[in-house]
Amino acid sequence: MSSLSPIQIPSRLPLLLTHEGVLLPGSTMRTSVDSARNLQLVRSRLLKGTSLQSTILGVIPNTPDPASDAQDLPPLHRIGTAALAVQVVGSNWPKPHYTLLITGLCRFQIVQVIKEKPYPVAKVEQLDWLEEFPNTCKTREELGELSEQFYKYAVQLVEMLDMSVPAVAKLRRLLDSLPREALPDILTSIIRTSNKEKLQILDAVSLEERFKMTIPLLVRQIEGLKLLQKTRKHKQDDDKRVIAIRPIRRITHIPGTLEDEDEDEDNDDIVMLEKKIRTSSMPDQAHKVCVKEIKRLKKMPQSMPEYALTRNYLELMVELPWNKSTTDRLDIRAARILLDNDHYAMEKLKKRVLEYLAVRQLKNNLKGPILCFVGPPGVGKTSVGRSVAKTLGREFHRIALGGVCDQSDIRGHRRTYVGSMPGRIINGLKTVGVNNPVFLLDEVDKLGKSLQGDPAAALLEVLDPEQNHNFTDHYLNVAFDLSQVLFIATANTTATIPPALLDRMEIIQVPGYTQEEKIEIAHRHLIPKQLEQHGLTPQQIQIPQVTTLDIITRYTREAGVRSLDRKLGAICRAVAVKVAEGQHREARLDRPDVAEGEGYREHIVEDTKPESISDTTDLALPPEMPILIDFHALKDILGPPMYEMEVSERLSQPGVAIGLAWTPLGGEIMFVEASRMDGEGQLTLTGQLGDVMKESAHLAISWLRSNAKKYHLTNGRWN
Ligand SMILES: Nc1ncnc2c1ncn2[C@@H]1O[C@H](COP(=O)(O)OP(=O)(O)OP(=O)(O)O)[C@@H](O)[C@H]1O
Repeated sequence: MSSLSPIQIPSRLPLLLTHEGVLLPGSTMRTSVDSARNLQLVRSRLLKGTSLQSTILGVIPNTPDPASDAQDLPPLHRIGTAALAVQVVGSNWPKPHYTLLITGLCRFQIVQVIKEKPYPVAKVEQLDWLEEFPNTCKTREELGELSEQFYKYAVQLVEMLDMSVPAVAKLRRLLDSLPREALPDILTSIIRTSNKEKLQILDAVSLEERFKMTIPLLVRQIEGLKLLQKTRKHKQDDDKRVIAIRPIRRITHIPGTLEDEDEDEDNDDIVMLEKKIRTSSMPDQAHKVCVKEIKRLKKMPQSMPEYALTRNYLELMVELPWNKSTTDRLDIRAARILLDNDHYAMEKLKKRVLEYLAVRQLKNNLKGPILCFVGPPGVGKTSVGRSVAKTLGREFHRIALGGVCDQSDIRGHRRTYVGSMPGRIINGLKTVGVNNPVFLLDEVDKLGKSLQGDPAAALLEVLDPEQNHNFTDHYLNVAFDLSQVLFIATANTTATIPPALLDRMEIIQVPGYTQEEKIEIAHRHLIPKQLEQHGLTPQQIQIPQVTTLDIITRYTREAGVRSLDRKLGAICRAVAVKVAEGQHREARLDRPDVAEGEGYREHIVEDTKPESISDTTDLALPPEMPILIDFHALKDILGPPMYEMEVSERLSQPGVAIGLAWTPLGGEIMFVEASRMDGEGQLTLTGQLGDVMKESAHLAISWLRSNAKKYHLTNGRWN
């Protein structure tokens, strides 16, 4: 009998906590790593380490690792298996995780846990040395007998299997070439055993105990096999393969075999998945693909990386809402009321949306057009999209396209990629669970382009009503009908939207708001919303219209109302502090031990200045409700005004004219100032002007020169 060269493991090992499966020395296992501590271990030891030693881990079985590393380390199983990480595969789907291929080296025992974070490291004592039988005569003899008996059963079992299967033939050869003391571990991991049994074998540190415990497992397997062969005699030889080494998932219950709970669960999952595929209402083409994939999955050993990929794929396929939709409740009058309630002004936009909805009411399967709301930020494009979904009674999903520069973001990755995922459209459908949601494609003007393809081109297929009933995501590789989805796009400008994409959409301009409109929006929508978010009531805070106007003109400069909303939020926060402080003080003052009698109260009343929001002295009384936000309070909370109305001041100087400018963020006014000075008669332009502006300036001076006589401008002045 040959002996393996003894393995010496490091005295300190990083610990990988596993819950599924038990790794025995001499066997190989795939394990999924997704908890915070285990992920850290893989990243810092396996992916960064370069030495062989850095790939040796201590695998602790039967120890669920808490999902977050903030939680304490669970009680660790005493005995573990030192393992060599042979392969690391990373994936992002359905969540970031690694799959490790690990080979067991030998048993070890934890002596002391040295550190717990970011991953546990322990001082360990090696238990297996893979040496030959101990030398004491009695044990040697006893063990010799035991090992003979064990070997006999092992050979009997292997010979009952189909020797034409290469793995079986290899196992037969291994039985002869491996040292006997390594066989109990290896055979236990190969034959059908439960995790509990494997754990018992792992805990059996003495060789004698290990042989004794493994023999009944072999006998059980042999009996089970005999029975199976008897009952399946009529079937083809092929069935032998079924029970062959490990494709256990397909085997029906083997009498006499203790069913492993985990494997049963797995088995159940596959059966469930198959059932779901059978009962799902997916189209024929998709159904065929799923049936083919589930057949492959059943034949696949669970340890193959492709197993997880195929399973995820099938799970997505059954989850997708191929035929599930919500019923539209379309009532144009209700829709009008709802839109009016949610949004002030925006008449043009609301009119067009209502027209669109009206046509849908009359013709249910309306093909296109795709609406695209274009306007400056914060004018309510996104929230109108949300209201449309609400009026239709449909699910709403927002897809942010800003900065997307990879076409696989839209169309998914092919499944051959590691970490492949479906695109955002399919993902969105999975999230909403129906095939007729409202998809808001936010910021279509901010799509990028890169070496990974042009996402705008991928969107063309999605948005074209003639093509999108056959949309094929690379990950799914079968067509999904998007024709029921209502797409609404938003953009700040049409200038950067690719023409082909622009052509497929109906542009609706959403202009910025006037001051009056902003005041109305603030009082009807923004202030009530902010009060609710901050737990305030109108009895506690009062913001008059002049204050809102002050905020609009002196603290914000925008076409929409987003900054206004933020400023109102800041005011509510400050008032919330005052109200909370007030309640606290009221409670304190009511307590006789704190408010040393009436005199104390009177004293404060005398000293208190008229109510101001900035008053933070500890002695102040609770502010009187409602707290009025006047200009002083505004200054206290928001600081000094950021913008001044400078028009009249600047226009009073001769030589200053007002120009109008347009930007995607809204209109701007600018001052053009001309001043005369001594010199060579040259025109000096400042302010980083564009060509058109420069030309205008030259034009102006040329005009002056050509009309100098008419206006009595003497030559001397111009030269
Ligand atoms: N007319 C309006 N009536 C009521 N609330 C409005 C109105 N316009 C904008 N709002 C509010 O302003 C906030 C910002 O709106 P929203 O996020 O929809 O802007 P947007 O135009 O989509 O901006 P962006 O282009 O930056 O995405 C929301 O809270 C929205 O409810």
